[in-house]
Amino acid sequence: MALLRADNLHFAYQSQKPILQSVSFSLEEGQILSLLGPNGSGKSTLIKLLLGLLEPTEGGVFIDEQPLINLSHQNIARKVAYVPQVHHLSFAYRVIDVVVMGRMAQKNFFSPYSPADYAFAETALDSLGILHLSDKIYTRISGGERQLVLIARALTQGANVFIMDEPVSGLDYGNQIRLLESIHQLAHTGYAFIQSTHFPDHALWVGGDVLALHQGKIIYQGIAQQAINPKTIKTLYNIDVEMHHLENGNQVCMPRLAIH
Ligand SMILES: Nc1ncnc2c1ncn2[C@@H]1O[C@H](COP(=O)(O)OP(=O)(O)OP(=O)(O)O)[C@@H](O)[C@H]1O
Repeated sequence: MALLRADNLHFAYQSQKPILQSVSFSLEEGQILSLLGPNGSGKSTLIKLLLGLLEPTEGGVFIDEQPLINLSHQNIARKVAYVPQVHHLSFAYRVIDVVVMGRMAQKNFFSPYSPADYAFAETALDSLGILHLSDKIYTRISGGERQLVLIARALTQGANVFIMDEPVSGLDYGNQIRLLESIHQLAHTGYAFIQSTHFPDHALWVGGDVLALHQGKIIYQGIAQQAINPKTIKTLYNIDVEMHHLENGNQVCMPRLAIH
């Protein structure tokens, strides 16, 4: 059974031109789906539809085969977690206090966090190898560490589908790679991911599938190793690339630079 399914989604803001047309896909346990597409192709809009923040003009989103429109925000949060880009909280919370906020999805609004909630938060931090940050102040840790803390908060939420809008943006090269590795490892334990990205190589590195959007329509859908090819990249970004096959079986996408 699909954890998350989009069925023939169409969307337009107010009465404007269509932004998304006939978008369908399903996301299974352990699957990573990378959304690729140029600026304005509809990636963020699709993410908002998947989170129930916008309603499709046609078609529907299903979580565990239940229509999303029939679910409360809390019930959606128990299944699907949105991991925002690294942001700055105004208050100097400890990392553990940021992570335990994920338990809100499982509680009545006014009940305080219990020792069991804190245990959930510690387990999530531990699974990402950042338990040592527990007592640090969130605003004083690095961007890469903050992004991992936000993933830990999503784990604490109890969701098994994570949706991330350009998760590596703002991270340095090392933290980008470490974050992609964390996504890859969590997918191996059964979590499913949707990430939008501006980097075709990132879709290749995490593996899984690609959904390529161009002017609101899917132009290619399939496994990353096949989806990312010179033709798709040319259609999406009007850039010529060549694919290089590495000895370990991986591929990299190299632009044909006009400078030498
Ligand atoms: N609130 C809004 N009202 C009207 N039009 C909008 C609104 N938000 C986005 N759009 C338009 O919808 C289209 C798709 O935008 P969207 O943000 O989904 O694209 P995107 O692929 O996420 O872009 P980017 O890569 O630049 O973040 C764009 O033409 C954009 O101008």
